[in-house]
Amino acid sequence: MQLLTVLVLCFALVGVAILHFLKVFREMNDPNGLPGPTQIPYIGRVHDLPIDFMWLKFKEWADKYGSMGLYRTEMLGAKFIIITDEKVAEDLLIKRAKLNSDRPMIRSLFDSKSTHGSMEYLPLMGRNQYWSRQRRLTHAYITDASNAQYHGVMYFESKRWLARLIENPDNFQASLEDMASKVMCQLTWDDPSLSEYCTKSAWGLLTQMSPAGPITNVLTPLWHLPWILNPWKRAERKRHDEQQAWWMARFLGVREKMGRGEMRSCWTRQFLEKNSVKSSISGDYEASSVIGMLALVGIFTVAGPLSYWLVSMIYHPEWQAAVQREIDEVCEGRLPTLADSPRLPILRACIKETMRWKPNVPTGVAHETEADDVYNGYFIPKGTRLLPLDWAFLRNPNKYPDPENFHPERWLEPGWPTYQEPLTQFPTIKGMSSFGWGHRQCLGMSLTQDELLVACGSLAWCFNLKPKRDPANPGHDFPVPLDKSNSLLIIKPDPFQMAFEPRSEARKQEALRLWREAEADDETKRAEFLTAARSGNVPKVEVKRPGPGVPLGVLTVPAVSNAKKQDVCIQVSRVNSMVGL
Ligand code: HEM
Repeated sequence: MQLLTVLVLCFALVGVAILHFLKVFREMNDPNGLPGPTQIPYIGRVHDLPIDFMWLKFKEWADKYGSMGLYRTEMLGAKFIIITDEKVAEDLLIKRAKLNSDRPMIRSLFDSKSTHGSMEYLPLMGRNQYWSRQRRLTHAYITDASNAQYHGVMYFESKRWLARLIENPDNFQASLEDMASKVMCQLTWDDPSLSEYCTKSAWGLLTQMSPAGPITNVLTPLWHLPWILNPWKRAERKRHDEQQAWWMARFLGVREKMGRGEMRSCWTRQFLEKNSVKSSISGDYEASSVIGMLALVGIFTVAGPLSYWLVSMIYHPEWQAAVQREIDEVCEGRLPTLADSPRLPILRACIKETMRWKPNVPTGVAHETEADDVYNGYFIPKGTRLLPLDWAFLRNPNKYPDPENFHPERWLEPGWPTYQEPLTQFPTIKGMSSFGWGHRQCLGMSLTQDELLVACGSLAWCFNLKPKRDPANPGHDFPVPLDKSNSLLIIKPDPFQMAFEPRSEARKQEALRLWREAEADDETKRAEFLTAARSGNVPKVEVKRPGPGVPLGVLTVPAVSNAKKQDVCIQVSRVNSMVGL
């Protein structure tokens, strides 16, 4: 071929490529479409959307392009609509919930949506049969009606936490998460000693599912590298299998204990007693997953606001004093309980304002559209991710004047747009935008509200929360940063130092005494239960066997619906060997 021909061909190819690029550019930046930052063909805005503190960049764009309460952007072909106004979130995620309640796939998890029947992660599932039956079951376990059962667990764990803070205050971040984890392990398996592993496991999943986690969540094509060259997939296989095996070992352990009549009340027992027959849960694998996921989801979600409570109180000693005064007046020296809640509006206002000021799921959780739609004249294609940007909702100056600052009075004084009466009931965190929207709204609102009231109230009763003196720098305190956190889907402040000063020696001794008493009482009750069970004095519970003649410790796993079995689900034989069967 002559040089001239080659040159002409090259020019033609480059010309075609440029024309194609311009065509895609025009389509992506259609002046009649939704506003948003200028999109670059194929990559969208992946080049300038930081993985860290992503919500701040989304908010920056919201201030520029979000005058209608939403704007569009793209990342490596994935279409996003960022919702920045609560009214638009209501329209799209509540009024049009039927269209907009699916979830986007998370690349670095196997079958995160349970499209292929893995049935593992309720909050991440697509809007499918597994999600709907698991949501129904989970809802039944944590509705108000069953709350009465778990209040005792919260009081118990708060007392343990106060004692741990007195004895080892510097370890407060770990003991705070451990408290939240112990509450969930106790409720789920009647065993708070499982908390350490459960927290580790929750952290593993949280990291794996977050854009700031493995790089394969952002550079998704890397996930498809062959197994041998793919460290991300191999690591996830290990994490996933261990987590599932652990959940199943817990589940089977409860069933075996029930068979011996030695299992006290907990959600797993409740399931095996009642729901394994009545609900449409397919078998042990699904049951252990839905119950295990429930335990896991209540750890970092609650630990986040609790950590930020410490920050709020350190920065606002005047509000800390107001909370303490309120508790002292209402409770007359004893620890606050949930029955005191109607008379503790200042405590509730400070908790709610902490969650507004420092939301712990600042980006919100994405929904995905299931069909093409038109909203206010704008076309929204099927498969678009709708991100309800909580950071923007909670910084709306019309609803929250002076949004960057901590103002609990916005919930307590007439004249503020958010003020609501009666103060015996309001403020309440239930229904906050932070808990999401429509059919996917969080199922843990009551549990969170109760746990925060008990834990924050107990802290105020026992301690003055203060900055800590820096011995290396006399006259100075260790800094408590306001804006340093991780960037996972559920965030928490970076490690910092602070002081937990008991309000008096008498209060300190009282807190230690209360814990000793509670611990001894718990040990006695557990021992009495076992003695009664072993002597045949506890009525035996009818335990449904996994199949006729199948021992209670054997696992049943339904057939996985799709050929992608290997990628989707853990193999039964491997599970059985992992749980030692
Ligand atoms: C401050 C604490 C919490 C916050 C901020 C929070 C936030 C959220 C958000 C944003 C969603 C997604 C909503 C949506 O897609 O529109 C969600 C879902 C969910 N939350 Fe929470 N949550 C908290 C505590 C809890 C607790 C303590 C539990 C249970 C023990 C829980 C259980 C769930 C479940 C099961 C879902 C999945 C619902 C579904 O996909 O249908 N959450 N939560």
